[in-house]
Amino acid sequence: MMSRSTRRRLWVPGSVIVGAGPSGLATAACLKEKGIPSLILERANCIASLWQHKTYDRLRLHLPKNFCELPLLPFPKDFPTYPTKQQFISYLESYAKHFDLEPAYNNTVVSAEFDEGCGFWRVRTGVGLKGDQETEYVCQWLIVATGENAEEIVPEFEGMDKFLGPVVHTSSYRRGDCFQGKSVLVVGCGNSGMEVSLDLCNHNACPSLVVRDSVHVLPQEMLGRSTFGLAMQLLKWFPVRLVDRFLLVISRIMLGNTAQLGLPRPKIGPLELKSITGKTPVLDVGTLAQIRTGKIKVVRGIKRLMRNAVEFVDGMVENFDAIILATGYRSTAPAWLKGKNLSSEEDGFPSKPFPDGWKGHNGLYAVGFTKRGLLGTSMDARRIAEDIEKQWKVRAVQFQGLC
Ligand SMILES: Cc1cc2nc3c(=O)[nH]c(=O)nc-3n(C[C@H](O)[C@H](O)[C@H](O)COP(=O)(O)OP(=O)(O)OC[C@H]3O[C@@H](n4cnc5c(N)ncnc54)[C@H](O)[C@@H]3O)c2cc1C
Ligand SMILES: NC(=O)C1=CN([C@@H]2O[C@H](COP(=O)(O)OP(=O)(O)OC[C@H]3O[C@@H](n4cnc5c(N)ncnc54)[C@H](OP(=O)(O)O)[C@@H]3O)[C@@H](O)[C@H]2O)C=CC1
Ligand SMILES: O=C(O)C(=O)Cc1c[nH]c2ccccc12
Repeated sequence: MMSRSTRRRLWVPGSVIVGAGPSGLATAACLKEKGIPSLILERANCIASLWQHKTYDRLRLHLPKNFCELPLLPFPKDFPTYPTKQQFISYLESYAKHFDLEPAYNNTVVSAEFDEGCGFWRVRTGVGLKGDQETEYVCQWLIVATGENAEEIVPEFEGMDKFLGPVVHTSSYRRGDCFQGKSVLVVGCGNSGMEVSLDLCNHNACPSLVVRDSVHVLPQEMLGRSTFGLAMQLLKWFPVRLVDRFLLVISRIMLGNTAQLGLPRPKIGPLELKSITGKTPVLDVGTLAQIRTGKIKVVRGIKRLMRNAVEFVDGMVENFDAIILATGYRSTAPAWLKGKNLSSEEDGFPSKPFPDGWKGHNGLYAVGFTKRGLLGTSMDARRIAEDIEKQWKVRAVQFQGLC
């Protein structure tokens, strides 16, 4: 271990932001607009590493662009309603450039702790890939922007070590060309599992999709509008259960009975379930049609893996060449954020319900942990900057008083 004496200590005026994804960039921009400096620490070597390094090629935003733009800078006018991954990344790059944001890359935060003695945060980074020096940053405000998708969830299955083919998470999947003609088991039926199954199908692979329980599939658009936009509009006037009932009636007319395809719906409606558990409904971009044609097969939960086959809970056994885990992600903040400043739970999500989760204790903030995608990010970023501005102004007055 590196001795304490070799660790640099740096004072950061303003705030330290951990993570240079959309949430970290949006908050830094909102602060900058108010004249408040910040330092962004990013473990990867680029901004938006989730989008640049961990997503498949065919990805597009699945909500219309007006729900996904960050504060203060709209998307370019010529972007389509559902921008591609590349367009979204280029928007984020120009966003960083516009606000002159220069994150400190290859800096993984390994611990952050509030020092009661001095009243500041101590934020430590580990030794970087290039053997960079360990550093302790000392600051008044700490903004956690490491995301809900910081780490892949990789489930354990009986016999996992026996399966001979590749087993990869969707974060490593780019496109289906290398799976042409192969039988591929996609585990998990969230938006990733659904879209990767469709991509495999389009590359002439034979995907099977594991649906172990239930899932809400909604059309991406209904009545000539985006389902999400329509839902947001209706929620202004009607209670969530009524809006859910409406969405389910239209979905039934447009998609038929999904349970007959092996995709039973949860008892709770899609928007209510999203707000209680964070589970995002699937917005169908063509997968259902391929399930209907039989090109994508729906299978039950996994019982165990064998050398080149999988046994399912209903007793069926089938051969597979590869397995893709579309089993989602988790936050890693609980591993490095010491104390119970933000959440009382182990999942690292704010304990205060939406929309109040952005503010913790002792100058701690969280952005992008609303389970409401980029819309939640924008709301958090604005609120955090307004809150810090108030304290910043008080400090400026105190400073003037001293002079
Ligand atoms: C495939 C996919 C598609 C999506 N599509 C949409 C969509 O269409 N619309 C929508 O609203 N949402 C979508 N989302 C949700 C997604 O969470 C947001 O789009 C967005 O990326 C969240 O931004 P973020 O900055 O909070 O987190 P991230 O984008 O995950 O950024 C967090 C950053 O923090 C860094 N980091 C993590 N830990 C540390 C550490 N210890 N030290 C330093 N840096 C660290 C990471 O490297 C990363 O760069 C999608 C998610 C996925 C996985
Ligand atoms: N185009 C877009 O904009 C896209 C957006 N996204 C977003 O990215 C985020 C992450 O999505 P995603 O990667 O799909 O993750 P999710 O967490 O949404 O879905 C994970 C899925 O894996 C299943 N699962 C987990 N463990 C197991 C297991 N052991 N056996 C069988 N099934 C299992 C879950 O089932 P269960 O429900 O039973 O737990 C669930 O269906 C979401 O917010 C999503 O909306 C993702 C892809 C595309
Ligand atoms: O893509 C995501 O994961 C999102 O969280 C976006 C989102 C927020 N609320 C929703 C409700 C229905 C579908 C998508 C979302």
